[in-house]
Formats: sequence, C-alpha cells, structure tokens
Amino acid sequence: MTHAITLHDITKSYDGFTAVDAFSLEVQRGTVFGLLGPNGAGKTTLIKILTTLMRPTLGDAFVEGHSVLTAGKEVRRMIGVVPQENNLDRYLTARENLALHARLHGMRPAAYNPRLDELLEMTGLAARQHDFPDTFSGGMQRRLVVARALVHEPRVLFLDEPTTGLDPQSRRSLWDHIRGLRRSMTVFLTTHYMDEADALCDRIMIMDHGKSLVDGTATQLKDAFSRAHTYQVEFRNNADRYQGVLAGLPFVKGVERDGSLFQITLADEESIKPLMDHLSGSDIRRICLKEPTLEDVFISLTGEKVRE
Ligand SMILES: Nc1ncnc2c1ncn2[C@@H]1O[C@H](COP(=O)(O)OP(=O)(O)OP(=O)(O)O)[C@@H](O)[C@H]1O
Repeated sequence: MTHAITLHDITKSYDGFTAVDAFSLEVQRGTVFGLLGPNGAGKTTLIKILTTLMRPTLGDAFVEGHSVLTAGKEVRRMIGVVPQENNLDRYLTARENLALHARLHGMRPAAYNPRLDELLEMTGLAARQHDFPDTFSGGMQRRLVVARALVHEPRVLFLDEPTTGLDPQSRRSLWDHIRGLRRSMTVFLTTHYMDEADALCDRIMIMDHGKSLVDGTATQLKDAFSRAHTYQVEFRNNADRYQGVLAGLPFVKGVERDGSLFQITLADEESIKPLMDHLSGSDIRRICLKEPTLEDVFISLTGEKVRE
C-alpha cells in the first residue's frame, strides 16, 4: 500500500445541504498534500471525517489502511491533528500540555520524556517549556500545538489552516518545521494561502462546493491555467490616452489599470505583434509577460479572491 489516505465517494450532508459531494482522493505516503478552497468549500468537513470527529453520510475513507467507519481507534492512533484553533490547556505548562497528550495515548514517562525533550528542542520552545501557553506569542502557541500533535509519532499529520493569523516570520518558521517532516510522515493540510501551498505541497487540490476542481503540482497547475497572453505595460506618461485605445482593440480581451501600469490580456499569442504596432512611438517604461501565480489558478477556477 503506497497511499496513506484514501477517500471513496465521500458525501457529507447537513440537513439536506451537501457540504462534500462524492469526493474521492488518494494521497501518496510521505508527501505533503494541500487542500485549497474558498470559505465553505468543504475542507474542514473533510478533515473532520478523516480524523474521525464526524461520520460521512455516504462513502468510506481510510487512513493507513484503517477505515474511519469501522476502525476509528486505529485511525486515531495513526494521526496527529492541528485544528484551526489553538486548543491548548491554559492551566498546564507547555511541557505538561505535551505530557498530558502522551498519557492520553497510553505512553509512559520513560518513553515520552525523551520525546518531549526532542520536540521542545525542535520547535524552539525548550527554554519556555515550564511557562503557560497564555504567555506565548501566536507563533509559539501554534508550534506547541504542532509539537503536541507529534508526541505519539503519528504516521499522518493533519493541519487545518496552520498559519492563519501568524506574522510572516512565524509562518516561515512553521513552514520550516513542516518541511522537516516531509518523507518521515504524510502531511495533509488545508490553507487559504497560495504561497503556503506553493512553498510546502508536493501536490495541491483546489476544491469548491464539496468537489475537487483540479489537482497537481504547483507547477502543473500554473502551467495548465497560465494566462500566457497577459502582459504588463507601464507608460512613462499620457497613460490616460491609452486606456480607451487598448480596450477598443479587437484582439484585446481585457484591460486592468493601476495608475500608469496596465495589465493587458490578449486573445492569443499572435496578438502581441499588432499590440506592439499600436503602441509603437509611445513612451513605454517597461513591458513584460505576466508570470502566472497559484492565485491566478485559484481565481480562474473559483471566481473568488483568496481570503486574507
Ligand atoms: N455543523 C454544520 N451544520 C450545518 N452546516 C455546516 C456545518 N458545518 C459546516 N457546514 C457547512 O458546510 C459547508 C462546508 O463547510 P466547511 O467548514 O467544511 O468549509 P471550509 O472549506 O473548511 O471553510 P473555511 O475555509 O471557512 O474553514 C459550509 O457551507 C458550511 O456552512
């Protein structure tokens, strides 16, 4: 078996509303898989089903070969979960939070103490291990939740929006930790951040309305959905004059403007020549092909801006 996670036609309905619709998926072991989608796409519902917090209405899912329907206990032994909210116990110190989790998993102090030392060191929290989580920054709390999810050495780690609300430095530090886990376990994460998916994931799936829209590596998605005919043109002066002219050209499909910078989408690759003919003699500061981003792919598929 090379798949750490398998979903067979999973459907979840809430009072007749279908949040997840006959969803199937296989995630290769040892990879980082990213699930993207706008608010309400069904991402958290899928994580809840895979972590046995919720039963599907139809279908079955397997984690390391164990069914979420019939082998919930085995599934829970295999997984670590980082939920959307930092659900730490505020009356326990950082180390005690980890120790409690170890005991809930049936580990003895002789087994878990060296593991806690290792995880506190790895997440940069060793010096603060006897402090309460309320005295930690958001990034430190998040790292503690990740450390807690790793105490019992899970084979699959679920991260639901791991870096939402963190400052750029904390995000990058958490990314480094997640990257360090790659290969030794399977990571399944949901995110709203395109740069996060791009930086971390071996494979990305974009979903909406409970269904998968597309999946592949970041490069595959960008190539497939690239707006290869979009150019950025910046004028030195007289930019106003060009707005109407550009929009009126038959081979121009769209014009977006930000001051003197225009984003011009052409009908096809060949249209660059007549465009240059029309612009000859104008005072252009720069012209360049716009490289596609994962956000372009997301918006072209879901029609929605990514939530910040
Ligand atoms: N307990 C519930 N009862 C009724 N509807 C629900 C329940 N939980 C989720 N939903 C609905 O199911 C849909 C999918 O929700 P879900 O939380 O899985 O989306 P999501 O992709 O995780 O969104 P977000 O990015 O906002 O976390 C939404 O329309 C939501 O309103």
